[in-house]
Amino acid sequence: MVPIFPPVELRIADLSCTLGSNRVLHKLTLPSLQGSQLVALLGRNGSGKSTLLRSIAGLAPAHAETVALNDLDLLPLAPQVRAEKVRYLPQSLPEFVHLTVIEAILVALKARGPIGTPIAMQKVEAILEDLDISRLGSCYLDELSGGQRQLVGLAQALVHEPTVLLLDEPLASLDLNYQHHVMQMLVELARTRGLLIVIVLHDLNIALRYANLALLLHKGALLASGEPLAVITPAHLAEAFLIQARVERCSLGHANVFVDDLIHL
Ligand SMILES: Nc1ncnc2c1ncn2[C@@H]1O[C@H](COP(=O)(O)OP(=O)(O)OP(=O)(O)O)[C@@H](O)[C@H]1O
Repeated sequence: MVPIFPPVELRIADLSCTLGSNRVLHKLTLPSLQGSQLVALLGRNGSGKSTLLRSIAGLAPAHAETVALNDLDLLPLAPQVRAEKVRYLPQSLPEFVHLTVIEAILVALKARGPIGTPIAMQKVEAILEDLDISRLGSCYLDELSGGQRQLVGLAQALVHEPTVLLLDEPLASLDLNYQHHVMQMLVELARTRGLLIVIVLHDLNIALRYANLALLLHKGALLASGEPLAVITPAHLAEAFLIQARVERCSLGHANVFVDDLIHL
């Protein structure tokens, strides 16, 4: 049975962001994004994906007509208040922190407000188990691999129990097993907690397999949005990625992208 949650809707309209002399995003309007959805944010390097997520989280100097979560206007909120609703997990996490994994997640949890240690420990253990990293609990962060640190960063974001989770390439350093494990866990989290998850992905096959909705950015503008199969098409791949590609189903029915050649302009 699918649980029932209060509706979650994130609305973004006319969002622009200029960094230095680069006009990175210009009057970007997204379709309404809903709770329980896993939204894949796609596009070439430099197309503006991180800037969009950072703008939604209030971490980039964006101007917008609307950045709203349900009836709540996020634009005037102080960064800390906004971060409790909309949690951004950056692409790279700090390396030189001499805390154990459990301590680091406890710190993140206690930053939300007072919580008794036994309940806090239960929450930390549950998150570690969900992510299949319980064995790392007593390891120090500065002794972990890049992928293991990424999983701990994800755990730190999850303990905040945000309404919207913005994940910037969380699979980048993960092996194939963990990539699918994390995606299955995110799908389940979105479904069982009514979370809206927006995730930057470079692996289009992962997007085809797990996302409910895809947003394809190109040069700071939205080239396409909709069901992944309607967005990840040969025509869009040619325009956005300059590749000649096919999208075909394997014998198990999963859609996959096959790149035949590069397009040289
Ligand atoms: N601090 C900055 N000052 C000036 N330009 C910037 C700054 N940060 C990013 N940019 C530019 O903004 C554009 C978009 O960057 P962004 O990091 O949002 O892209 P992206 O799609 O996330 O790329 P990637 O897939 O490589 O992570 C790029 O052209 C980048 O050079």
